[in-house]
Amino acid sequence: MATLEELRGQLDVVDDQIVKLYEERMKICEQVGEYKVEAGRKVFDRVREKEKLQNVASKVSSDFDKKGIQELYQQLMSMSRKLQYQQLVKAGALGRLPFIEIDSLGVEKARVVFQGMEGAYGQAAMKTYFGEDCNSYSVRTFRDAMEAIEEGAADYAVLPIENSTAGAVNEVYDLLVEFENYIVGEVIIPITHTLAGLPGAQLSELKRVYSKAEALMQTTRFLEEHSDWQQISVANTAIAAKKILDDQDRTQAAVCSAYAAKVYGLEVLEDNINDESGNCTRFIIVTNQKVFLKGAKKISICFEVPHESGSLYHLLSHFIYNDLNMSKIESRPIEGRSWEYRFFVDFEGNLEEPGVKNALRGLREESRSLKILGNY
Ligand SMILES: C=C(O[C@@H]1C=C(C(=O)O)C=C[C@H]1O)C(=O)O
Repeated sequence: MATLEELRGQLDVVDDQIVKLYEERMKICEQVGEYKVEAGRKVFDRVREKEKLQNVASKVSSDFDKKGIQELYQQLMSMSRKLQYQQLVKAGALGRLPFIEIDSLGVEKARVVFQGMEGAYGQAAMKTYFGEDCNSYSVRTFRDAMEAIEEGAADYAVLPIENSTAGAVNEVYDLLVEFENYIVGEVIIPITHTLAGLPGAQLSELKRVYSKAEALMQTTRFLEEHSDWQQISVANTAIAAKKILDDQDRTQAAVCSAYAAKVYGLEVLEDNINDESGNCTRFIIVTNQKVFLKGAKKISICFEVPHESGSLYHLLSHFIYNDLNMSKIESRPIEGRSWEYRFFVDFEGNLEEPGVKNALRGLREESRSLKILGNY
């Protein structure tokens, strides 16, 4: 029997041949890339790759090897595509209308819309980003805010996208796909909920609490101590506070900010009732222009993946290969297509960087409906 050393010697000989052949294959792929740049052809040819996988599998005998050679070829062809995307990007073949780099958002003259009403957390986020005295107005729903931007009634909308305790604001994710609006900024603000009631109201007399569904979720622990209270969800925390004022019913209270309580003349019956201290919400700034600020360092995109095993894995390989750091991934069901999903990915980078361009080129070809939601 051969010694381990001898066997390793044999492997080295075979590997030298594989490495040489790999280089040879990639050189041919480079020529294919040149042809595609010239001819304006897409890099990814799904049919050709499928045939190739069947063909190589038919040339080995055991099932184990069939699976192995297919995995190997998937990787080889994936590297081949990545090389070709680089060639296309170098040749400036980016496709689609580009985003335009700008120096500033011109926030001084901007008209800004937020969802909710006076006292809403969205208003606090807006003031943090655009300043205390910005020219603003409010609308009832997230959709109304998106429409205002699309129509040009407002220059920017401020919308919540994610809370550190309750997670994603699903509706806003879906609206980002539906509307041709883009993210140009973000702001994170602390969310400290209080329980607010009519002046002089006692905890012991309460029967109902009103708030936004997310706020009720973020204060579950406190509310569970009062399980006899009926929880009613309304569009936002400021609406809840206003309702308490309007109804003049001492058995009702709202989960809202201390700011909203003050705006509507309520008394804080219990301060800071969050389950988690450090609860905060990330708001995005949205506009209808395809622009990004100079020096922007985060990109949000979304795409659909074909319903095949390994498809998400292969799409994410574009981030790894181009050294891009993914900071978030989220999925949402696709309307009308049960059990199929759209993925939302945030990653660090600027649209001007070559690695970002390469990755986007690959994702555009290999996923369905890639949309760049913004660079900010
Ligand atoms: C090399 C090509 O480009 C891509 C890579 C392939 C490969 O490496 O074999 C096959 C099909 C294409 O998706 C080609 O079109 O032939």
